[in-house]
Amino acid sequence: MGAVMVRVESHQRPVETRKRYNEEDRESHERPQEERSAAVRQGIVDKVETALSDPKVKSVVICGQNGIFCGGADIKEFGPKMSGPPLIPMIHAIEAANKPVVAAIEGSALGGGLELALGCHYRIAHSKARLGLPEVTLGLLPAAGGSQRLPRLIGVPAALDLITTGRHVTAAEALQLGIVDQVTDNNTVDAAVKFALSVAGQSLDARRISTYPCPQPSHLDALFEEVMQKVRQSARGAMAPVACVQAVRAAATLPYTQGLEREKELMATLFTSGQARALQYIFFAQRAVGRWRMPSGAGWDTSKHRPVNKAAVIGLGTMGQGITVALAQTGLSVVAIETQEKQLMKAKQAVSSTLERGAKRRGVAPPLDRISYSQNIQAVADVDLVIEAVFEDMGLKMEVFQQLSAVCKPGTVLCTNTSALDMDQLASETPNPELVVGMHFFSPAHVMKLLEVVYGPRSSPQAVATAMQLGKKMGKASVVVGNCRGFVGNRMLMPYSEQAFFLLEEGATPELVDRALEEFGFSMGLFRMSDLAGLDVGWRVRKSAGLAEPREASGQSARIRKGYRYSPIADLICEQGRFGQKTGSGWYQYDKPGSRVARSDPWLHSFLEQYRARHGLVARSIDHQEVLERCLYAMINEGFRILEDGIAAGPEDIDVIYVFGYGWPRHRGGPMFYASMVGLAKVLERLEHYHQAHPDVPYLQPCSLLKRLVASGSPPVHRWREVIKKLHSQL
Ligand SMILES: CC(C)(COP(=O)(O)OP(=O)(O)OC[C@H]1O[C@@H](n2cnc3c(N)ncnc32)[C@H](O)[C@@H]1OP(=O)(O)O)[C@@H](O)C(=O)NCCC(=O)NCCSC(=O)C[C@@H](O)CCCCCCCCCCCCC(=O)O
Repeated sequence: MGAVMVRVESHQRPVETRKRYNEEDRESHERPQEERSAAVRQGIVDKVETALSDPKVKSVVICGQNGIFCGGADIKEFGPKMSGPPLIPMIHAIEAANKPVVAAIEGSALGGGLELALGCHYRIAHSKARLGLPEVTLGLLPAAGGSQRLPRLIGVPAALDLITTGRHVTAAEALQLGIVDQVTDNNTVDAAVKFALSVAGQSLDARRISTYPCPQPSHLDALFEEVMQKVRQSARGAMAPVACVQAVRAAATLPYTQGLEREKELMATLFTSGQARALQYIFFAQRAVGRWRMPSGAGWDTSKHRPVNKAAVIGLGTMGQGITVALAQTGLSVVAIETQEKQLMKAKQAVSSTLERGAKRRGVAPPLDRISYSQNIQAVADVDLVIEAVFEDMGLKMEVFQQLSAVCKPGTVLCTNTSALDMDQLASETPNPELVVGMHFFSPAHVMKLLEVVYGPRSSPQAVATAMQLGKKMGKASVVVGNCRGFVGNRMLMPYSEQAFFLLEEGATPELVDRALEEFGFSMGLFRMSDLAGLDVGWRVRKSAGLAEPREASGQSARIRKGYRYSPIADLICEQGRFGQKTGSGWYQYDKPGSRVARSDPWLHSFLEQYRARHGLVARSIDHQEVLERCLYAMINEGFRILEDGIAAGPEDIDVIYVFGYGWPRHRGGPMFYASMVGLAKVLERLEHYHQAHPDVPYLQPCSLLKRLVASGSPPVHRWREVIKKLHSQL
């Protein structure tokens, strides 16, 4: 016997391979996941020990199962009482071995998986493998020696990049960085065995990474200071990236064992923080939303999607252009329709240059020839799916849907990208309403990760499955939601922005509100975000809802509409032609139209003063806490209503929508998770308090699901579905 193989049996088993277990596998997978992970570690410890003490064994190869080396530690098992052998001594024992241990890396070597490989003396990777230390994305740091070994192996700057971003690298980049010793296109285990035998008997002194001195870059202090500043700026209050920098600094400045102690201390702080819980919740929530279900009971596991090879986009404004780019980048043939010739030419140019820029970045050819442009809707006759992205006007959309029904081949799925209109009304324009769903993209559609897939009462599970499958193929975080005004994301935005406008009336400034939200962790405060998106969008929505009418027209007080408090401030700003960045002014002023740097605007401040004076309002001092409570709790309250109405199936759906589409800070886990961390009783109490102070604001009236959850002892977020189910069964 020459080399012995030790298999790492991963807990991250792809769904499709689950059915293919042999009996022995099935038995081990019937154990709880936590126990399985402990058993995996125990297996490695035992097998390595046996191999090392067997004189016939000359070398050891560690490989994974089912084409995956190891995706890292099982985060569900983390806790003060972890069973099975701990990871760090296991890796040390491997590194200390007196026979060469080679990691054969196929699929993924991530987190603890890569840390295990770094404990081996050599690493051979398949060319398609991906490697990385993504712990930071889970609110953690590589705490099985990864933060100490990687800088010793590849240097401080490269290690800082990988550890603070958590980005995965290809095998080719890993080879270039020096993480792996060899890359193969052939059978990785065979290559590793051959390699392991070729180095048998050689000295391992120079192969134990923990014994390497950490390469010292010049100006070490300045480098860390610069990286720390950059990380703090982009982290927006997230602790893990900062701790990652501190851990790498320990590697650069302390002996290995002391660095390891520091790594442990930092991990303990992160581990007990709410941020790690929030980030891990979002990790699982992102996967949970893929297991969608409609009220009929049909869902991801019972509904087969239609194949989509060719798709069409109708309307090539900004949104249509982004969708066209995203579809072409996914590898689909795209028919792009725009009736206005000038706009078609403009869009073609914009789409081509976006595709060229993206292809250049990725070092591939731009998929320009996948797109055919036309002014004639007849060109969509043979497509499998259409995404309508024309101007947000019901009449126009209805006309397009009538035309599509006449032109498309039978079975074509018809999707609308409307952000607020009733998609069921559109469905009623077609002879096959079961084929109609909403695909609500977020701008820019080729960049933003979120997709709301909207079903109406007549949408078939197959149409929903088709849109979800396409979203998955496009790399989107796709969430199935019911049909209502604004769906989930925009519906929750209404109370959020309403409160922000009320706060301006009461004495706040856009700067104060934005600062509070940005310190909370939003990438942009509400007012800066509105300036970016364009204030005319919301104005149009308010007008179509009959809200943004001039006071004289209704004859009512300007601050009351439909019997409730209303702030016309945003409408008045729009009446001045201030639509945000695109016009050079909005809630802030900009150097010129299209400029992105928001500056405080004295005109706006004096406008607010005059407005308050005109309406007899006395400005009072407003603190950040009130901004957060009023804006966020009003939004959360609407989230509970959405759950109550069955528009979203669970809190995870809402949270994924907010994290991936609305800049909600990921380390706070989404609005519903945040509510559970604050405490539902506290959220309820504050809403009651604010509703008492503002009885004419229905969004502040606590909804019955929130009250019911509090009455049932404020269960953790993963148990809310039980309460919601009970509520629905009683309705
Ligand atoms: C691996 C993937 C790339 C696979 O992708 P794929 O698309 O194929 O599949 P899915 O993503 O759908 O996943 C399939 C399935 O698996 C589940 N899953 C995936 N990853 C994990 C995981 N890490 N843990 C648990 N479960 C996982 C997923 O949910 C799916 O399940 P489902 O039921 O939905 O089908 C991809 O999955 C991926 O990228 N995964 C994440 C990779 C990752 O982030 N890895 C890092 C993990 S963290 C880590 O490794 C930490 C290490 O540094 C070790 C640290 C040592 C710790 C020591 C203990 C410290 C405690 C000290 C605290 C003391 C404090 C005190 O005193 O209290």
